[in-house]
Amino acid sequence: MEKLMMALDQGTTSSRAILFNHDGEIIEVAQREFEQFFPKSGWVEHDANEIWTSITACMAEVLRKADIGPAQIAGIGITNQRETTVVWDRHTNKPIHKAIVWQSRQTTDICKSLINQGYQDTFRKKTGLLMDPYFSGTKVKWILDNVEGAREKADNGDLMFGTIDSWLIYKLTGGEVHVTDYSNASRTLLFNIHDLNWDDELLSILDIPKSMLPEVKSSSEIYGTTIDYHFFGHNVPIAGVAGDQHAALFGQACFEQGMVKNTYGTGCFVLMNTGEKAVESNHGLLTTIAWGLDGKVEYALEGSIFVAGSAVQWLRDGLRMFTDAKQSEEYATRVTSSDGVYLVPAFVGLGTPYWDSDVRGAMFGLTRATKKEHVIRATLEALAYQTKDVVEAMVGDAAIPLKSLRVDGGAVKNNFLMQFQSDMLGVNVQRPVVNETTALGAAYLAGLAVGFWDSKQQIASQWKIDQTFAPAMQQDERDQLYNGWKKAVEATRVFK
Ligand SMILES: Nc1ncnc2c1ncn2[C@@H]1O[C@H](COP(=O)(O)OP(=O)(O)O)[C@@H](O)[C@H]1O
Ligand SMILES: O=P(O)(O)OC[C@H](O)CO
Repeated sequence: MEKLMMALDQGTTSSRAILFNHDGEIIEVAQREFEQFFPKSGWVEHDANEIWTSITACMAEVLRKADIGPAQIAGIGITNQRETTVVWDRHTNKPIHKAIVWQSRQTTDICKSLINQGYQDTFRKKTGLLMDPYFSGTKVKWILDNVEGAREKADNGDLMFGTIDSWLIYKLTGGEVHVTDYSNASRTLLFNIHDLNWDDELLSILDIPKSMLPEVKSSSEIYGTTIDYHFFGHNVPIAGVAGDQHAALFGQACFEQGMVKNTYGTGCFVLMNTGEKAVESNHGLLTTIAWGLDGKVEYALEGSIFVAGSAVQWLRDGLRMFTDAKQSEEYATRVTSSDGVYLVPAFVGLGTPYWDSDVRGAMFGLTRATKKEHVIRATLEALAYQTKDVVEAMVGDAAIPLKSLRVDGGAVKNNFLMQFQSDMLGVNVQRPVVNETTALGAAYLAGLAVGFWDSKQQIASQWKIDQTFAPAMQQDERDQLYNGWKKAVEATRVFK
């Protein structure tokens, strides 16, 4: 009976369970979408219970589709949308509020007040992050300040906080285990990424009791086992955890210092492995823990682009320019250039390197000759320009030149985008055979802990290229196009 690893990939819009074999190949996938709640402008929430039931449904479905029993699962790896915050009652095991999602801007005022009180630098130095509503810390504070009775319960030690990984492990183990891993902890704004502890000073500034916090563990070890009734009578080890972008870096086998991956999904997340060195950024990048493994942590520099594939969705659903995201390639290649059109998709502000949450999207260079094809092409090009902005910042901070870019995520099927990305960066863009690198990374981390795989070297040898895109653009054309983008971003930022 061939054993398999199961990865649970709990993302922003859907949950997935994926089975992998020894060669790191996908055997079967099950996926469930769940509801997005937008209670006020800029707020985004999820129902943590619905997330939990979507995951259990996927676990059952993937076994059924693969026609295998739970005894064939050697271990479970979990990877998750990061920063999204759940607070639950330790006695009832029920969330006391909806999960506040990473995209949600509902703690903008808390962040502004902390910046005004001069705390920005304290948080940045200790956590590697910026004072932005994106991260978990101010979301926890918001729940304690706004949910009736929450503060008192928290002070009495009755509440628990977790990112989605913690919540799922807690549920899968029947409330036995309250843990997270270094990568997820490093996104909370509460964790000191240098001394690897929850930070008392930061907790006190945000007024969050330490008793709420999960224990922080490595990204690859056995945290507990599933209880019988959540896994069809089997106690399967939960053996790997990492935030989704960190798991993707691992699944892309970016194990050497200077290796970079970009995931093109709803947003784009570019991560560079910086090894055992926590590189401080001067260009608006985040310093984050890549993973904890083999008794040590490794760090990464991260650039977060909030709108990428969702701009393509906007063309599809908002402007109704096509019915399927993949048609964007066909339209973009019907013209030979975007003819001077630039789209700056700052629909929810701009992330790295600008961190400008008040700016909104804009389009430039329109003429009477502008066609839908130009707009579509300009939108795809914007994904590549935003990535170039991040990569330039990264190379500057890490003082390591970019050798190549490993890519994954839904939009990398778009060959036009991949070629333009390579042209813009002037390096090879490498698309691997297995595009589900996030789930694969979680499976690898769990598989290392249960002996399913032996080493990072073995994992690296399993990484295979589907297609390499080599730069074919002259430097002066590259410069001219990119300068136009820079001007468009500058002009967009003036208009707010
Ligand atoms: N062929 C394509 N060209 C451009 N964008 C695409 C294409 N296929 C999918 N996308 C975009 O990729 C995104 C989906 O990717 P996915 O990795 O599943 O995202 P997430 O994990 O963030 O939900 C969508 O925003 C969609 O618009
Ligand atoms: O769920 P995704 O793939 O959109 O990723 C979300 C990120 O982890 C947010 O930081």
